[in-house]
Amino acid sequence: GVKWTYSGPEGEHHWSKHYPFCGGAFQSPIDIQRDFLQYDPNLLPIEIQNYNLSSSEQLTLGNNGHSVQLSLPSSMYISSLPQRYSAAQLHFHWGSSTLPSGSEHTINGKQYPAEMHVVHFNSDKYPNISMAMDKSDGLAVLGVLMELGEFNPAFDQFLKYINGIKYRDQKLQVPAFNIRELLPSRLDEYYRYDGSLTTPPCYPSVLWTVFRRPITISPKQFQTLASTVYSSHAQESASVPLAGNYRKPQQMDNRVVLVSFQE
Ligand SMILES: NS(=O)(=O)c1c(F)c(F)c(S(=O)(=O)CCO)c(N[C@H]2CCCc3ccccc32)c1F
Ligand SMILES: [Zn+2]
Repeated sequence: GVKWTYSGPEGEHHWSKHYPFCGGAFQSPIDIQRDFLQYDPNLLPIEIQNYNLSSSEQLTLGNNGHSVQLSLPSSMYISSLPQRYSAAQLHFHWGSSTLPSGSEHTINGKQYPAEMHVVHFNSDKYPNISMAMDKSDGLAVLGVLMELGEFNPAFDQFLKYINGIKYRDQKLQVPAFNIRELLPSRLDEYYRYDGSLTTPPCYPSVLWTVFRRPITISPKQFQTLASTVYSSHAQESASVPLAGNYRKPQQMDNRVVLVSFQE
């Protein structure tokens, strides 16, 4: 597809020139504001299956120039939605080492240092994510806000290999681990709304679940994530740091944010 970035002449305000959905409705991320929340007692706790991967399995850790991503087996899935949503990959959005503020979703205007997305596709209806990603019931993404605090051992299970994917299109195999440990303790408290991919092509195909509770990573872990990877290829003379890879909050367009908990 056409090149896009998070700043400059190919930045988010220009995406809609080549990716029309980016200028459309039902876009993500959003600012989750307490005044627009609607409690929904029918929102079931998120139930996931087979997230506890065996270390004998391997996952592909990659730098795709827009994010650091970890491939996930489709044996992992969300079982609490009307149809099965199987895992495809997880990736991150973060700020920079000088400005540790880079989450995509914000809560009452508060932006967190980083955010993790676990991307799933509707495997009951579609054979793979490519066929699912432009369908209104195609994707379900779990969003986890990330705060600076305690060291996160699960996060380190792949962070310790990040020097091997410093440059765009570099990838390597890492031992799998329990992906459940990357999620917050409470999977019953979350925000829910209909939105989109937060990168081009911005298809409005995502059922968003943003957990109420952030996870923590240590300042050093954040620094490693924010200062190790580049969006440029290894052989390019000008190295472009990969940082600030977050889209700004989008218009609500009469959407309601459902919430599974009461204050
Ligand atoms: N924030 S977000 O909307 O969740 C989100 C990203 F921000 C993001 F950068 C990616 S990407 O890393 O693939 C780079 C550009 O698409 C994705 N990819 C998804 C959707 C697109 C197709 C595809 C194919 C296989 C696996 C994952 C995906 C993404 F869904
Ligand atoms: Zn994302």
